[in-house]
Formats: sequence, C-alpha cells, structure tokens
Amino acid sequence: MKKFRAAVVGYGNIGKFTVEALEAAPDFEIAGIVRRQGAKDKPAELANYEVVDDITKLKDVDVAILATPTRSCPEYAEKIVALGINTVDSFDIHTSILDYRTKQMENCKKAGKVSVISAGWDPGSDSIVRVLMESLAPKGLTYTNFGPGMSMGHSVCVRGKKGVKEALSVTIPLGEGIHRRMVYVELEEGAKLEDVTAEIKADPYFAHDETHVFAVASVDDVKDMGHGVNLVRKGVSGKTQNQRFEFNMSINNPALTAQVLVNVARASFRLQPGCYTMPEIPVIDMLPGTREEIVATLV
Ligand SMILES: NC(=O)C1=CN([C@@H]2O[C@H](COP(=O)(O)OP(=O)(O)OC[C@H]3O[C@@H](n4cnc5c(N)ncnc54)[C@H](OP(=O)(O)O)[C@@H]3O)[C@@H](O)[C@H]2O)C=CC1
Ligand SMILES: N[C@@H](CCCC(=O)C(=O)O)C(=O)O
Repeated sequence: MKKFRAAVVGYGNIGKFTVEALEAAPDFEIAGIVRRQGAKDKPAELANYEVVDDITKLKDVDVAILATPTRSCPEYAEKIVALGINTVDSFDIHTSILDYRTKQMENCKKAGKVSVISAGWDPGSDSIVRVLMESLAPKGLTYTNFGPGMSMGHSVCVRGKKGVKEALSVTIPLGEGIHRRMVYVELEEGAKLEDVTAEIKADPYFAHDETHVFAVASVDDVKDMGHGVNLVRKGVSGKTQNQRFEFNMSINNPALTAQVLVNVARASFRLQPGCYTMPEIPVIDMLPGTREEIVATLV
C-alpha cells in the first residue's frame, strides 16, 4: 500500500510530537522536516530525515502538517496549498477561524487542494463534541472548562513578546467556562516586568481573562505540558428537560494535538477541494483502514 508522504513544518513542541505520531502511523511516511534554520544543528533524532529550509526542496509531499505558531499558519497554508500540497494546522484563535476558513477556501479551490484548519483538541476534537452535544440537546447551555494545564497557544503568544526569553501560560478553570491565566516569564536582560505584563494583557489571547504575570529564573523548572478539559452541556432533547452530558480528558497537550493533526492529514485525502474545520469532516475518515472495517467493528 502506498503511504501518504507528510512534511512537518516547524520543529517546536507540536513538531516533535508530530514526527513521533507519523512514525507510529501505519499509513504515513515522513517526506522531511521544514525548519527556518534548515539542517543547521540538526537534532540527533532527525538523523534519518531530510531537514530543509523550504518545502520545495522535499520530494513528493502529499500533505504539510503546520506545527508553527498559530499566527503564522494562514501565511504558510496559503503558500503551501498554492504548491499543490494539502495542509493541516491547529490554528487556535477562535474568533478568527471563520475569517481564516473563508480566505483559505478560495486558495484551496484555486489550487484544487484541501486544507484542514483549527484541528487540535480545542479547537479540534472538542469542537466535534460541542456540535454533537448541541445536536443531542438543541436547547441549553454548554461550558468548556480547561485545565489546570499549559496552554501552548498562550505560551507561544507570550514567547513572542519583546523582552521575553521563555514563557509558560497556565490555564486555571474558574467554572462555567471562565478561566484565569497564570503566566510565568523568563525576562531578557533589562526588560521590565510591568512593560511585559501590559503587552500580554493587551493581546487578544489574554484581553478577556483575568491574567497574572510573574517573573521566574527558569521557566523550564516550572513547566509541565499536561492539560485537560471538562465539557458539559445541560439542556432539552425534543421537549424533555434536564438532559446532562459530560466529556472529560486529561492529556499531554502536544502529544494529543500532534495525533489529531495526523488524523486530519489522513482525512484530507478523502475530501473535495476546499478548507474545512473538524466538525465538517466525517470522523470515520480520521482512522486508517477501510470504512467497511470500521463500520463492522466500531459502529
Ligand atoms: N488547536 C489546538 O488544540 C492546539 C493548538 N496549538 C497551537 O500550536 C502552536 C504551536 O505550538 P508549539 O509547538 O508549542 O510552539 P513552538 O514555539 O514550540 O514551535 C513552533 C515552531 O514553529 C517554527 N516557526 C515558524 N515560524 C515561526 C515564527 N515566526 N516564530 C517562531 N517559530 C516559528 C519554529 O520551528 P523551527 O525553528 O524548526 O522553524 C518553532 O519552533 C501554538 O501557537 C498553538 O496555537 C497547540 C496546542 C493545541
Ligand atoms: N489551544 C489550546 C488547547 C486548548 C486549551 C486552551 O485553549 C487554554 O488552555 O486556554 C492550546 O494552545 O494549548
């Protein structure tokens, strides 16, 4: 059976776990890894792979898994899909997803290719659960309660601020979908905590939540990449009140995000050209194997 050839773009947390998830997948092979620095200081675990600074230097890439900061995803997706390569990413700025989907839809249709965007666990698999729960009780309220745990998106956002060397943003659930952000920063020499704090609090990632920023000597000493979610809905099925659903998970954040990215990369080959979010894709296509095998065993 011919395997799908995937390129991993960006080798940070999600990139590293994506390489592992691809190695564990029966139907994928790694076409190579795309890094800004190319093969310079190639990590030992990538010895058997091509590491390049531009995806056009890799051969026969079917799909690019974008493991770059969220804010860079739209630019990478536009360029790569124009090369005739499917893309998948975990873009996680919820308020901008529809706008990104609209723009990337045009790019995909022009190229005759597929992009799956906002596909990690939230947005991503949680989005499917929210849609499913709402269909089971069309009237009612859903609450998404994260953590406590490390938000990669918020940590990446803070790492990008002037004066910040390293950062960790921990999400604390306060109940009913409200969260507090505890941010730990390692500052560059001369940087002032009050300036950095003001920048963080003004960013859309943080502007709507209670946020506290602390300077620490070493972010590595306080870092743990565990996270989780408690998703609840209470509502009405038909005309019957008091239906209650709950979905919980406790996870390693980058490992789960990477697994989902590989799953949607697989599903991308069964979709018509266009740009999709996870609830728009048949879940059955996220598994390897034929639909008949899955219907016989899992349905
Ligand atoms: N939807 C979801 O459920 C989730 C989404 N995410 C998203 O994943 C994103 C990536 O997270 P994470 O892997 O921790 O991030 P990292 O910072 O660890 O890695 C990102 C990598 O992207 C590459 N890169 C490309 N362009 C840039 C740039 N302009 N600035 C910095 N790095 C760049 C770098 O790799 P190199 O040096 O090799 O080029 C870098 O290491 C987050 O922004 C987050 O939003 C994360 C978890 C869950
Ligand atoms: N997109 C998140 C995953 C969901 C958790 C979250 O949004 C949060 O902790 O705020 C992340 O980047 O880790």
